[in-house]
Amino acid sequence: MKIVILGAGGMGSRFGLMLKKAGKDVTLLDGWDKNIEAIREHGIRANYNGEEVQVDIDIYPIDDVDPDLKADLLIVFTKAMQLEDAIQATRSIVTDQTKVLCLMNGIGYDDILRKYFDDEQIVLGNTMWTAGLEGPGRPKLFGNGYVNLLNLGKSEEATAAAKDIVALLDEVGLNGVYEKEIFYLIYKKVCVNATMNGLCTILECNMADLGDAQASHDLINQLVKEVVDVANAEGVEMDLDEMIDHVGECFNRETIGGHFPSMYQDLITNNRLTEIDYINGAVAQKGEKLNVPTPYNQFLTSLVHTKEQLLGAK
Ligand SMILES: NC(=O)C1=CN([C@@H]2O[C@H](COP(=O)(O)OP(=O)(O)OC[C@H]3O[C@@H](n4cnc5c(N)ncnc54)[C@H](OP(=O)(O)O)[C@@H]3O)[C@@H](O)[C@H]2O)C=CC1
Ligand SMILES: CC(C)(CO)C(=O)C(=O)O
Repeated sequence: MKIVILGAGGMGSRFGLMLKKAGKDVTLLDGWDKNIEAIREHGIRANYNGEEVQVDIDIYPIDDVDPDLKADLLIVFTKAMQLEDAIQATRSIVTDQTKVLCLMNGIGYDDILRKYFDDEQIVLGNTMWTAGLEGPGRPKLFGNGYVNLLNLGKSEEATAAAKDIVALLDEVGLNGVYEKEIFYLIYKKVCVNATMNGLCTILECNMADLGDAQASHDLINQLVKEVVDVANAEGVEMDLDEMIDHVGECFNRETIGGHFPSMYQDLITNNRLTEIDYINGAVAQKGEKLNVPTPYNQFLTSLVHTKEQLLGAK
């Protein structure tokens, strides 16, 4: 199976490294020149749970892909705002048989992907794996995680293909889980990102430290309640206590608590714009349409945009 990963940042590098280390046929596509140069020169060099791990892996610039490259499985791991341009620039690698797996944070990828692919090709999900970049070609990967996913297509073939992806992820240690309710799954991860990402970015802390600060729990609970209210108003049944417990998994220092969420890495580490409009901003927008109040999500969206402007993020 030819696996192509679109976006070789922290997460693309994690998935690329774990798949390649297990002997899979993987090619990366990326838009960051220094990252491409570094990976071409010495492969991915990762700090992998404290050990130096190196894998050689093919990588092409998104705007100069090998014309013979065709993907059986395309995993998209760009930032939300780069996704459409990246898909358009790499159309040549997609055939009718290509399955597209999207595990990116936020809401609305079903609508974006449906512009370019049939439902039968699309597999949506989310992941509790984490990643960071210490420099071009140098991901820092620690802790454990899993991938939840489900095919959008209704056919038996689409289901079988999604289950094959679960088996592939299991085989390489990425822990795949086949889920039953796609929008439940998406909102479940939004509960994590709508709390951890924006709050750790504004407060400049990791997830375990945020959890240790007792005063943060009321804020977290209010943000989660709004996500759950919006989901329920959309007909997606969510239980508030279950979601608060799920978000609490992030505080565990033994697993992922030491992680600085990807939004922190974007704005605080790299002075780049964030995905806030696809997370809290998207919850607030849906709330407005459904007549569900979302003041905490609106406030956090405005705070993060204000911080982006104060820092001159690009
Ligand atoms: N990091 C995490 O722990 C997790 C992230 N996610 C989600 O996965 C998706 C991908 O995130 P992630 O891997 O963190 O993204 P990264 O920021 O690490 O990489 C995404 C892209 O940004 C560009 N880029 C990254 N760093 C730099 C830099 N310093 N300078 C210039 N360009 C850079 C590269 O492409 P280009 O040059 O084309 O911009 C890269 O492909 C997002 O939707 C995120 O929310 C989900 C779960 C966990
Ligand atoms: C919060 C976390 C780590 C959950 O996996 C995440 O999705 C991110 O860093 O963006």
